[in-house]
Amino acid sequence: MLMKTSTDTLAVDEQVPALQMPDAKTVLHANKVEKTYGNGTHALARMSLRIQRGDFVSLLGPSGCGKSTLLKMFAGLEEPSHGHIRWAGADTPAKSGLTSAMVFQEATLMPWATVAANVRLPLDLQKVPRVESDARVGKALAQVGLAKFGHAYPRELSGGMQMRTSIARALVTQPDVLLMDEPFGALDEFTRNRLDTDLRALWQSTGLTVVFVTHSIYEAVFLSSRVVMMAARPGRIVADVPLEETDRSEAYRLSPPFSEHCRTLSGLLMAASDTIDLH
Ligand SMILES: Nc1ncnc2c1ncn2[C@@H]1O[C@H](COP(=O)(O)OP(=O)(O)OP(=O)(O)O)[C@@H](O)[C@H]1O
Repeated sequence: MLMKTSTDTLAVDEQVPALQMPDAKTVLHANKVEKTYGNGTHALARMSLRIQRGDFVSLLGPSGCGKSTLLKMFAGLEEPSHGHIRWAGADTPAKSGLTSAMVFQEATLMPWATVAANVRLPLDLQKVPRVESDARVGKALAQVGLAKFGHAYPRELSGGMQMRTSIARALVTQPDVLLMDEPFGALDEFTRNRLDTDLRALWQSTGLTVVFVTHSIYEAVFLSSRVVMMAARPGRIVADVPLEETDRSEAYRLSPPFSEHCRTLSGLLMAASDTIDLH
């Protein structure tokens, strides 16, 4: 199996001249970023990571290793303390022309509004004309399997359906990059597997770039084209594992390559967790 350690990643990046043109495939580039929060927490040590167009990258690692911090920096919601994030080579998302949308663990739907109205919210805020927004809402609901539920209210939906609504609300903005922070972490295993299957199919049919934070090795191995393993205190990348199998049907979950990847990542996660300094 091909595997790159953090040392390799840094070594490659150190060789990149400061003004070199970005390669066309890189959509997100964390270039020697470091993050220390205002209270002094050193969340991320200097680290570099490139996400290529069409990647499905999972960030996996023990609690507190900085997965969400990195995701928020990709979303432009947190500034690095050192280094910089580049979006398709530009220093702001706006200049890059790239759009991203974020999905969180909580669906955070407006309880008083229908599913369709919830999904339409970002378009209403952008003042998109109703004829266009209705069409886009219809398409987004169909993409997540909720075509018939536009008139329902959140309280009438299961947890999985509420999360599908939240994903539709992200898709309706037609993002290039979908940033997902443990979106299925609160769901039961069966529902989570269904959503994983549907998300993988959605990714394959749309060519979206996805950055996905999870604690689940099984979920990361099922979904991803690449798993980035992080360790904590301070947060850093310890391995970068490509997963090349293209068949991610239910049979994949029972296949030898799936077990092999899970075993490898489990060993890496244990090693990453061992590095936590409890003093
Ligand atoms: N706004 C903040 N202010 C201060 N410290 C923060 C802030 N956000 C996160 N941290 C700290 O930074 C470190 C990394 O947090 P982060 O949430 O990025 O990790 P994580 O890997 O996503 O964790 P988890 O898996 O538990 O969600 C943790 O020690 C956390 O307590």
